[in-house]
Amino acid sequence: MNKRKMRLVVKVGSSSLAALGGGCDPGKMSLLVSAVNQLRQAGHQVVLVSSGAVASGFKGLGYQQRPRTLAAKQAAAAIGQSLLMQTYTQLFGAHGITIAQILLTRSDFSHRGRYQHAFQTLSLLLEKTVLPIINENDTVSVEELTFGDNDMLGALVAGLVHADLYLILTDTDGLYDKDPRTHKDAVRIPYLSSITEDVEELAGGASELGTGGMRSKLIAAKTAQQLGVPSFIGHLGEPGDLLAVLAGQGKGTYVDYKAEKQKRSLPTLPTRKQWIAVHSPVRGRITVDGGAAEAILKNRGSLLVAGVVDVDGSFLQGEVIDVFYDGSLIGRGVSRYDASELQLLLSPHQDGKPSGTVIHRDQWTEASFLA
Ligand SMILES: Nc1ncnc2c1ncn2[C@@H]1O[C@H](COP(=O)(O)OP(=O)(O)O)[C@@H](O)[C@H]1O
Ligand SMILES: N[C@@H](CCC(=O)OP(=O)(O)O)C(=O)O
Repeated sequence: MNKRKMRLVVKVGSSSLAALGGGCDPGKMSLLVSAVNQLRQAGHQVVLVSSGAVASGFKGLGYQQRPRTLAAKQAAAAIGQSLLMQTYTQLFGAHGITIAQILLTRSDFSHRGRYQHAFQTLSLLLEKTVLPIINENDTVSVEELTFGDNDMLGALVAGLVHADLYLILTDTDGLYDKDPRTHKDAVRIPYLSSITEDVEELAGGASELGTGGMRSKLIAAKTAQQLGVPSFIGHLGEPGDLLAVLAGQGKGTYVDYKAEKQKRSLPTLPTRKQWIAVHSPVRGRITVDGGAAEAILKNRGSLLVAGVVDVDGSFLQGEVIDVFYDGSLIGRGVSRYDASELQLLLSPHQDGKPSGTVIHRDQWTEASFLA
């Protein structure tokens, strides 16, 4: 049995929280609450990423089924989110657990200041043993509702809090070689070392209540892995199932997680580097020569102005730029110069070799980590 105290992000989909005809399903939610309580009792820290706002709220708008228009989904989410939190408050309260609601959008991750605030808030809540419950801020997020991004939101949160494991709970016990709803002979895939394009091809569409289907879970697991977090995709049938997952006995699909090793193959990327790798808006690009590429890739140095051979875009000091060598992207980092300043330094009229650092090593992330 795995004894290590872990930090876990648990993402639960609409199908695992709402009744088929809409509204919260207290039975399904009680099961989740008991399972999370068991994890906490065993000493693990948990962040819950919960969908279900639209599915819980559409009945309140007078709809018989999940609405299709964006405005109706957003209005349904506004109703359902408060119902969800009311139910969670009661159910977790019965176990003496204080909960906190956090609503995020994708753009909160690309804004460095907001990203840092989210990190600080989550860190303090966890330190105080509060259970953070995160959902998209549906009223203002368009893409999330269209692309089923809560799976991705959970992956980004898992990276942000440096989770040891990302658990994606759904109505199906893992990835099958074809959609098990439509193929009786589908076979479950218990372990994947990585998510390749062939693996993505296996996944089909969403359930009646859900959004992204298995495909969005695989893409999310791939991003989590990039950030250094292994994943599990499966179904919650009994309260003890989540503890079984940690011990490597979960019924589902593990991605890059070996319980007996009790560790991931990659360390999580530092928060600052995650922001550069996955969330930052890229404002321009520079091309460097062989010496500069070797300095930053092999010798763990910084990137100096002297190695820059070309500048593209109109980025400002402090903005993120891509770095190319020999036609290939080698990494991304925060520029210490405006593009116009760099252009000037590289001009042939410049006396002597320019000096100075364009990208400091601490503000740099290699291409293998980029989304
Ligand atoms: N290859 C596959 N393996 C497993 N499930 C699949 C596969 N292809 C499609 N699915 C479907 O994905 C659905 C889960 O996705 P979704 O409805 O978005 O869930 P949630 O609401 O839990 O996020 C399942 O109901 C399942 O039928
Ligand atoms: N924010 C939306 C999430 C939509 C979504 O991603 O749903 P799911 O596929 O069930 O995880 C909601 O709460 O309904």
